[in-house]
Amino acid sequence: MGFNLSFQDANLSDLILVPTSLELEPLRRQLSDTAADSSEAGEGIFFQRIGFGPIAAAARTGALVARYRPSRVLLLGIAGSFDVQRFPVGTACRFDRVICDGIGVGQSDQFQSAEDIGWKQFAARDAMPEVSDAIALVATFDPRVPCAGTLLSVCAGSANSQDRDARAARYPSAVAEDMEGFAVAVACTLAGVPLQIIRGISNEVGDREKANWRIDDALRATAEMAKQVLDHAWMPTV
Ligand SMILES: O=C(O)c1cccc(C(=O)CC[C@H]2O[C@@H](n3cnc4c(=O)[nH]cnc43)[C@H](O)[C@@H]2O)c1
Repeated sequence: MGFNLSFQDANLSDLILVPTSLELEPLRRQLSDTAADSSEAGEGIFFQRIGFGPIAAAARTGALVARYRPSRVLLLGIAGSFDVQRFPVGTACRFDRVICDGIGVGQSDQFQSAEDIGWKQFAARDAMPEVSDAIALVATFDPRVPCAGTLLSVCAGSANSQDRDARAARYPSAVAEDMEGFAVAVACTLAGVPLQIIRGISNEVGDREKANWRIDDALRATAEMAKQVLDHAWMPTV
């Protein structure tokens, strides 16, 4: 009787997660020379959609990682920049840390995070790792793909410059804002899977004028950066 490894049981090498179809289709096209299609089993890299916002992203990432057991996960997509002089619209950023807004008590400048009020988001016990308000990402040194710094994940994107300035003041280390990064990092931390995040800068945080957004350029830059990152081993920072 032959041994038949189904796709469901396959151990994948690289799993590429992308929030929405709007982002996934161009990224898949641009990375297609290095990527296997998600309908194929075996070695290679596979794309999966994880949905819009942190709830869908956490649930879907947890399920995908449990099912496919990838060696490493790469989250790709778009994000807003807090500082368009340093991180311009149309470029891409890799991050070495992800934090989140909105898990704790209170609103705006009254907000206190889980840790501020004495809670872990997930407390370590036995072999299970801790999840606190900040999660370190794989930040393998690569002079061609420097880390931009901290990504801030939110449930609702900043709607105007007041929202942007308030968030920038509360999270001065944040260079960009997305909606899924922290959720994916929680799922990968709990599963013990290395994660990198690359986001193309599609807009300035707080700018809802779609005519100013450069999603195509942001995704092109993301694909270029993703190729570099996928080409190399992910080593712990010394
Ligand atoms: O305002 C709208 O009508 C609108 C229409 C389409 C998309 C949006 C988004 O805000 C996209 C959110 C989506 O993309 C990521 N993203 C991109 N820029 C930002 C941002 O400045 N702040 C937060 N998230 C952003 C995010 O990860 C979502 O997946 C709005």
